[in-house]
Amino acid sequence: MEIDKAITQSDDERLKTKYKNAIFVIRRALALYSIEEVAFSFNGGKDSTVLLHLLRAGHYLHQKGESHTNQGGPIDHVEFPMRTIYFETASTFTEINSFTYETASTYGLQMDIIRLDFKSGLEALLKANPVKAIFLGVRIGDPTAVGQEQFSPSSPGWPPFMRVNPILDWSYRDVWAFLLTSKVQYCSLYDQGYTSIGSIHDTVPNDLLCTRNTKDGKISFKPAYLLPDGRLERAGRARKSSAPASAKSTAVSNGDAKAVDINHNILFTASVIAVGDEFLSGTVEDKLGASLCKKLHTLGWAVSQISIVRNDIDSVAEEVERRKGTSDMVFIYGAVGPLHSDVTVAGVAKAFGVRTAPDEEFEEYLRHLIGEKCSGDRNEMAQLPEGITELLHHEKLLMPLIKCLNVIVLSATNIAELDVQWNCLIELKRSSGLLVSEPFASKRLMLTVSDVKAAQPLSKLRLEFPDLYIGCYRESRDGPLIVSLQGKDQARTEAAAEALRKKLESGVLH
Ligand SMILES: Cc1cc2nc3c(=O)[nH]c(=O)nc-3n(C[C@H](O)[C@H](O)[C@H](O)COP(=O)(O)O)c2cc1C
Ligand SMILES: Nc1ncnc2c1ncn2[C@@H]1O[C@H](COP(=O)(O)OP(=O)(O)OP(=O)(O)O)[C@@H](O)[C@H]1O
Ligand SMILES: [Mg+2]
Repeated sequence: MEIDKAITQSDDERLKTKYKNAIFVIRRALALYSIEEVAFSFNGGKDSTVLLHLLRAGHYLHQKGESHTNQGGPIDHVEFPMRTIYFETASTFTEINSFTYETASTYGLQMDIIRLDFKSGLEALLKANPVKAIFLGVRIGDPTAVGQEQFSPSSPGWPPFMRVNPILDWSYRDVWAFLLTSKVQYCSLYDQGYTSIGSIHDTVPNDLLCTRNTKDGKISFKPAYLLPDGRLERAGRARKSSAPASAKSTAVSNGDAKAVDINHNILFTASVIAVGDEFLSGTVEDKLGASLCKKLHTLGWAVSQISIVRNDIDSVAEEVERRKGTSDMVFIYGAVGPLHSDVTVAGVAKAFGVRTAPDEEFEEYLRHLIGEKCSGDRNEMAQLPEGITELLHHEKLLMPLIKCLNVIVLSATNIAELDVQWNCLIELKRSSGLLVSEPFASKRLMLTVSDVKAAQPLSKLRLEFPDLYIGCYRESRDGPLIVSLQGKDQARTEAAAEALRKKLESGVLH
């Protein structure tokens, strides 16, 4: 079976693990339901294309397994007899429509074309057929995935069936790793900058893949698999009617409006959370927080919050929950390990509303590091948040770093270890999500005036330069007032410095 061969022979260990787990879910469903009782919801999108090939492989392996036990010999080829449902609407892209029909013909899919809304269509389907379970290409980052598991009954008010989501825990990167490794056809729109496809009314190519030809100035879009940050796959959704593709702002997957400059640099924000009673009692000074702020600032990221919480699952969960929604990225450190006080990973899981479960890949690393004492059930360290965890590997790291959607768990305990982990994250920018943004242009000015005298000119400056961050501090009560101007445009910080000079008496600003 070509898909099974391509993936199992690849050297992408992460992809192999994802594939193995998805096949397990499919085979489990095929053991629970007869082939007449299952259906595959296919719409020509990238996720459902992945699912199609997983189902073909899963069905083949299931049949092969059965034929070994039941008939005593392997079978080389099996048809794919699963009922396939496609909800076709007038607002479907023609490319999606033709790809869906062509794929159905290539793989001999028995397609039911439904021209009703999802709910009515499913009611009609279930009335006419004994369908009990439907396979969907829903992934954890999709808005519709909230609260779903790999097997989730349909919602209250919907006709009764089991939703089976074999690729629920797959990331955007996993989807493309699968499609490219198995070399299967996918809809041509993904080669034209579309990264997630809805209707023709709400979908445009993703701005983050836009490039301008330096010779003729023409704009074009790179293929979807080159999107550096999978969290932004829906940035091309829900914008068509309101703004053109080259608009200055776009939406990220969490629905926030994000500022984007002319070079398509998003202004990223981060939060930093330290976990440790020892920081709160003053026994130990937290040095990592300050270092992280400096590192993030150098990358052009704005740090919106740094907090310290107790070694307590609920304290961690509350803080992560608050920060993950308001920041592009959350960095958390401290309390990582097997001790009773090491609550960070469990707190992150609780913040996302998922349980922790043994992670085979992580366990393998632990086994190499601490030997056979590390067994799945006993080792708390191998229990990671289920369905949302991505392991970030780097040759310089003894253990991969844990990333749960937009939360990165750092295991560093001192600055030297932090430096190593940080450099790895930067090198892994695609998967870590730690993208380099336009650097900040900063200017520090010294004012030898009282705060009272500086207050009015600085207030005026703030109104004239709302795009800059204007901060003031003193290193001593008698010393100068230090004004810090920061923005993404060097010329603007220079102009603000000049404007402030003009507002003050001569000789006051240095
Ligand atoms: C086969 C199938 C089953 C679905 N079951 C449910 C369900 O149980 N509950 C629900 O709220 N939505 C259900 N939906 C609707 C989806 O959650 C979602 O609204 C739809 O896929 C549109 O996604 P989009 O807005 O990203 O295009 C189902 C859709 C399909 C195709
Ligand atoms: N019109 C449809 N007909 C049949 N199934 C659908 C339809 N729309 C959505 N689905 C099901 O819901 C899943 C999730 O849809 P979603 O749009 O998130 O993914 P996709 O279309 O496969 O990929 P993309 O994110 O690139 O659009 C699909 O994989 C498919 O199983
Ligand atoms: Mg889609």
